Amino acid sequence: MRAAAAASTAADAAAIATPSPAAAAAAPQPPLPRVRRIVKLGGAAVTVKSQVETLRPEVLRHTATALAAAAAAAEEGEGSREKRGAAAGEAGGTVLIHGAGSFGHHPASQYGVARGPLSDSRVRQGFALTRASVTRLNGLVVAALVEAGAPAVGLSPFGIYTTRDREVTQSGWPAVAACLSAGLLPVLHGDCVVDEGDAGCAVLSGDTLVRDLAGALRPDWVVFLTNVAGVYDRPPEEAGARLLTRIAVRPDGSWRVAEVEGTPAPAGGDGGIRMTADAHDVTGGIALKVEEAAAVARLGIPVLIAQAGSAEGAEALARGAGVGRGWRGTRVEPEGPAAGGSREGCSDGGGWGCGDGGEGVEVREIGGQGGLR
Ligand SMILES: Nc1ncnc2c1ncn2[C@@H]1O[C@H](COP(=O)(O)OP(=O)(O)OP(=O)(O)O)[C@@H](O)[C@H]1O
Ligand SMILES: C=C(C)CCOP(=O)(O)O
Repeated sequence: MRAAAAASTAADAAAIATPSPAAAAAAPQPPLPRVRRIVKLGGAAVTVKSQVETLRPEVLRHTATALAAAAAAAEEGEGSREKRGAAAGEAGGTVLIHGAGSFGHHPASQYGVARGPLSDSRVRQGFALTRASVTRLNGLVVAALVEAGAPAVGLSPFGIYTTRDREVTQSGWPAVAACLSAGLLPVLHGDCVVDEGDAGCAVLSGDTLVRDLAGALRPDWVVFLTNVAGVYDRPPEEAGARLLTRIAVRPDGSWRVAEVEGTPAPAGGDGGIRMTADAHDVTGGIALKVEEAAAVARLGIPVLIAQAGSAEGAEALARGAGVGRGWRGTRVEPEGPAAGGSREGCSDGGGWGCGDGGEGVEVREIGGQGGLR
């Protein structure tokens, strides 16, 4: 499905960077550490997206506390150290990526950083301003995690990622893996990077970084936290908006609505999903998130989209697909036997079907939706 992002952002949204399958293959191959969760903390959740560089400190504090606790929690069914319970200060195989929100989208939009070219001095100035802004937010996020007891370290995509014509040509996953192997919790962010094509620069969304890192590191689960409970059938502020509680991803990467507000979706009832993006958003808003979530789920990795600062968000961080029956958010899962049937991987709380209900629902074909790619 392609969503109708706000017209003012369509050009920027089309110009953002995407992962390339070749990128991970070309990178050096350090041993892969165990990765439990990759988390995207949305800029819309942690900042007031419409007000320049305005933080939501309470959401940041809540998320940092929940994430530090989840990272430090005992890992049932693993080695003896984990059975005793890991201590505060453990990274727990956790990678955090935060979005830019009102730290980054405003200068990137104002100076045309997503389109380039970097040879234009005004774009260069915007590139530098955007990086200054996103790294300020990164400092605040890292500080909140350290305060909460997590061994968090900031890691900017600029310098470890490159793109060509906005496709990732060099992935930064080896640097992320090295942090994890050292017992640290890497904190990346949406960023602008050097592009080897004509534009000279590209905006790399945190949502796209999630997809790239999930492909390389194969986490047990992925969580997207944002400022709303999940993906709705229309912008959530509109009257009658209904939460899409399950999205099924077909083997070809296309997706369809499988469940709405906990009820299997009626045949043909999913035709008019509408998504919009903030006027300053240069990466496409919720539509890109769904696209990247579907790409991750297609790999067989469970994806949950939930509200930051909520009990649902904290549960998703801690339990992955093992969230309880009453959990309210959007599950994005591969269609077919892997979606809901198997209890493989339940010992580590990660895979679909490990929860206390809801995962056995047969996903009904309701057809008709186009693919994302
Ligand atoms: N159909 C929809 N379902 C859910 N959210 C939607 C929909 N249409 C528009 N939105 C808006 O999308 C926003 C979330 O997407 P957005 O990309 O801004 O989140 P984010 O990842 O938290 O932010 P950032 O991109 O800055 O990291 C919400 O504020 C919501 O109002
Ligand atoms: C605006 C910049 C530089 C990054 C955007 O990242 P996102 O908020 O995760 O989409």
